[in-house]
Amino acid sequence: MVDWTDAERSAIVSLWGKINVDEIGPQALARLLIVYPWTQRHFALFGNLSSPSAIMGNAKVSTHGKTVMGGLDRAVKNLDDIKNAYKALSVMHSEKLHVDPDNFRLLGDVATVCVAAKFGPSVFTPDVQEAWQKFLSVVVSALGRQYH
Ligand code: HEM
Repeated sequence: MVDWTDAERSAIVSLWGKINVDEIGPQALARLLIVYPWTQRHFALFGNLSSPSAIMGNAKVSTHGKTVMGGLDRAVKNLDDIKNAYKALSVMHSEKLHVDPDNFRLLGDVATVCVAAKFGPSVFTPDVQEAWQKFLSVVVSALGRQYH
């Protein structure tokens, strides 16, 4: 069970309310595939991933980026039980997709870069970053729980 302060809860909910999943999701997944190219192995069916511009222009990357980022909504809505909220997704990523759980952290990190670049220092203050990264580390841990 994770303890959240009221300030952390409101920082997460407020930042999430500003994030456009359809904008940040595609950016974050494209950045993951560019910066950490070994993650491309899971997306062999997505077509052309041969260069940064191909990745950024790939409609399947974009659509899946929205799906993955949209998946964070479930955690924001279940801050007190993120572990259970992600049980099925954790099983799926482990047993069916075989995604190395360290990649969850990498996706969280690139999403943070995208959010920081989008909102800048007036919105993405150190306090907000602290709450956001705590949130992501709980998400990453919950997604990794069904691995054994
Ligand atoms: C914050 C981390 C992540 C979240 C919240 C997340 C969420 C999701 C969601 C909601 C789906 C769709 C589930 C469904 O169709 O029922 C999905 C599918 C998938 N995810 Fe993740 N994911 C994360 C990280 C990753 C990472 C790091 C990778 C690989 C490097 C990955 C690879 C995949 C693949 C290959 C699929 C299936 C794609 C398809 O066949 O359509 N995910 N993920």
